[in-house]
Amino acid sequence: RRSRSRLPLPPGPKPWPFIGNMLDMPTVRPWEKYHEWCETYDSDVIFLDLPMQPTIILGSADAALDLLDKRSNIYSSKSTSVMIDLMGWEFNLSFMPYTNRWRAHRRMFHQQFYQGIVSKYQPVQRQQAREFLSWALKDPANTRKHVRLLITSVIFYVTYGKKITSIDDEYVTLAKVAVEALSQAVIPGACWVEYMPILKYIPSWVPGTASMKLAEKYLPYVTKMKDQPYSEVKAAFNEGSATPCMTTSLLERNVKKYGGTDEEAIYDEIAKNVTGLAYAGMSGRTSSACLSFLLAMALFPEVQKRAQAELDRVVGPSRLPEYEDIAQIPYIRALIMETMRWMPVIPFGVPHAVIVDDEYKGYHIPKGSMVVPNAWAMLHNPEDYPSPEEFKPERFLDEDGNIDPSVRDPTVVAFGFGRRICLGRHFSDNTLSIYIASVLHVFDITPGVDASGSPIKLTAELAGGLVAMPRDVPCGLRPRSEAAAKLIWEATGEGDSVL
Ligand code: HEM
Repeated sequence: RRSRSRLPLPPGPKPWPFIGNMLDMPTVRPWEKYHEWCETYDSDVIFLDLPMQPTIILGSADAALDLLDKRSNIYSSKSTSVMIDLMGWEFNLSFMPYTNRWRAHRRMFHQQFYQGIVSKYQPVQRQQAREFLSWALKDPANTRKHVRLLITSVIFYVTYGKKITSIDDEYVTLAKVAVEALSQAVIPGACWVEYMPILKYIPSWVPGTASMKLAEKYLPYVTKMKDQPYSEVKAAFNEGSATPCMTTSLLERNVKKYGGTDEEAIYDEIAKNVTGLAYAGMSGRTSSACLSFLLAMALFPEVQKRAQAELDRVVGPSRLPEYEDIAQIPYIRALIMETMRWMPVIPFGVPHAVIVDDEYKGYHIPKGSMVVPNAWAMLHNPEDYPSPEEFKPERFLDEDGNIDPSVRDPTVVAFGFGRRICLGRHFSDNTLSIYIASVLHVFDITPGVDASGSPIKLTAELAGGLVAMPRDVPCGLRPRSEAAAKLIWEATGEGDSVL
């Protein structure tokens, strides 16, 4: 595929005949290689020649905002993906091209998650954060599992009105398994079937068709995760016995607006997709941020001490934090911002696609290019964030201890760009903030000890695909005092009155 423009393509590694840069594509921590290319070619726009899929890497926040935000009229599409379709994830609106189907899904999702409405979910988020405290108090060795249970139980209750109380619940496993495979499959260059769609017609038992086997294995999980909880609530709704929740409000709305028309089935399908995506598709993202926070606290104890001092000052020892308290503590806000920056949950963004030929910085950007914003590089740019490997919430505060608007807010990058910006950011922020404030208020977070009693050595390493997680997570959560432990027990006794 040669460019017909007179302008040069952006620089990048030299392609081979026929296969282009296919062999150059990194699949482990790809964001590091993307950054290395930007340094090698001294450019924040890199071109990769991949069969059927020209690819552009954006290495700076300015370039990403120039294209994906300011030119969002042409940069808001997504490339079609054979793997996403084969795995049954075609209902995931993050990967839908810029079409009316995407618009209808986005509109319905937005109606349930816009900034003005998400406060109605706060009682569930607050209560589940408190449940988390009791799980961590009883069993500090399994923080990773408790975080997964916390995040899944919050969204599952909000979406389907059902309480999940155990990590062994089928719906926790379904969400985890269905998302895991997607995260790996969408790394650019990870699945050759994207560049040679003919591979999808080769049976999966033929050696070399690993991605097809992956798709075959995960399709049933994805389908069940989307269909089963929705069908259960719909059946209860029809019998008049469903607990009010997002699904019932969508069902009511659809019956009222489209009941008896041809559109009823279409909107029923969209409601199923939206609830399935909210429940499973997105839960790993907030979990990742919750885990990074714990790791940062264990590695940077001075930050932990300062945040605890702020909580002691505003909340005091006799109760747990409320949302109103958090709004009064800029240091906690800065700590959340630093969590989103230090270990970006989606390190290479969710790639966009450009729908027409374009020009940027004197380079030709071919129509149809996949555009990958390297969020990790943007959030670790030392010009914006000096000593980027250090966890320093203070970087976001001015001399008076308030949020300094002159420092680039990392959420501008971490939640994506333009017309495709994350729809769950306000909801996720509410989960994260009450969790962070509650954990810090009652626990000292330390790395923990291994079986022989020696302190565990933690490293700040991010691993994974589209959604990345810290490789190490601390397991040394100790109550700060007897009074703190008592607060936890008292708070969890009230659980059933909220859920
Ligand atoms: C820390 C948590 C989260 C992070 C870092 C995050 C980040 C992102 C990013 C980077 C995108 C891609 C935007 C783009 O294409 O430029 C995205 C899209 C999206 N996110 Fe989130 N997200 C988080 C949590 C959530 C949650 C909890 C939900 C829902 C409950 C959610 C719903 C969505 C949806 C529906 C999209 C697709 C938007 C579209 O393509 O139109 N996200 N998110």
